[in-house]
Amino acid sequence: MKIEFTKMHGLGNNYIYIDMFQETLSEKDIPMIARDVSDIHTGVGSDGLILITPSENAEIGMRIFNKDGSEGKTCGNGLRCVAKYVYEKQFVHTTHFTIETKAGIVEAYVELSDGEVNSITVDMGIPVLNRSNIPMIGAEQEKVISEPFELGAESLSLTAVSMGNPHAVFFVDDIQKSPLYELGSIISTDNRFPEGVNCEFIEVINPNEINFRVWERGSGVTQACGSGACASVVASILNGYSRKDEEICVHLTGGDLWIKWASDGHVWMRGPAETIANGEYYWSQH
Ligand SMILES: N[C@H](CCC[C@H](N)C(=O)O)C(=O)O
Repeated sequence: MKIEFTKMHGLGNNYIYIDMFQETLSEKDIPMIARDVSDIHTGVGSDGLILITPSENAEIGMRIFNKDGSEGKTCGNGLRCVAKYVYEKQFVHTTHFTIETKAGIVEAYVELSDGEVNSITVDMGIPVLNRSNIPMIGAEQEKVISEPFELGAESLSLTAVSMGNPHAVFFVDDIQKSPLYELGSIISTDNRFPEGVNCEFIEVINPNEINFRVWERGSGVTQACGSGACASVVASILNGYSRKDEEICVHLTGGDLWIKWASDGHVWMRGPAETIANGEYYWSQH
């Protein structure tokens, strides 16, 4: 089965994008296609699969599948790449439009320089902080802000934020010494998170600058995570390190994102999106 695809990345967080206005995939095959196409050895190689779809509630729809075939609900880097794709393909005719994800509808704003897409700003919506809606087991309406999180011999301090997808944020003194590789996978599948969790370690350099590393649910270590960067800025503000209504620069492995948690509750993310390649992927059911 031949599938046309475009490979794109946001700060190195790369996905295989399939235009579902042109392609037809069987719903039951999609998780396996995500696993297969993401494989660096036998597939194209990526952090996962993103489908660009029609939507009845917004101009465009987006679905994200992780490297392991699990479906996420939103994807910040993916949203910027989808916005670039649909603007350049003229699916939309303005620089401001809506994109529907499983986490809800977001507003995207394409910024041009000399007629080319230079950066994209996305209103990522309002973060969810109640434990039960992260989701995380425990008391219903409580927030999880710098809560002791025991993990074997480790005693961590957890702040949990959902951007429509779950994030466990931990503060470290030195990002180079974060236990990302030792603990990321364990935390991401800890049974205190019934749906798993994206796990971020952050070092607050100053109120307007954060170093960031991520172990993504379903994909492992990635170069960047847009929704994770948003969750990290929310966590920094909740813990009194940063302030609302200020643009905060998040230094991810793959580059910088600019994030603002506005006093109206909405979180804004601004950053780049790049097209790597177009191609044909030959997939066979197995
Ligand atoms: N890389 C994405 C997040 C993917 C989230 C996915 N790993 C999940 O299961 O929630 C981003 O830029 O926001």
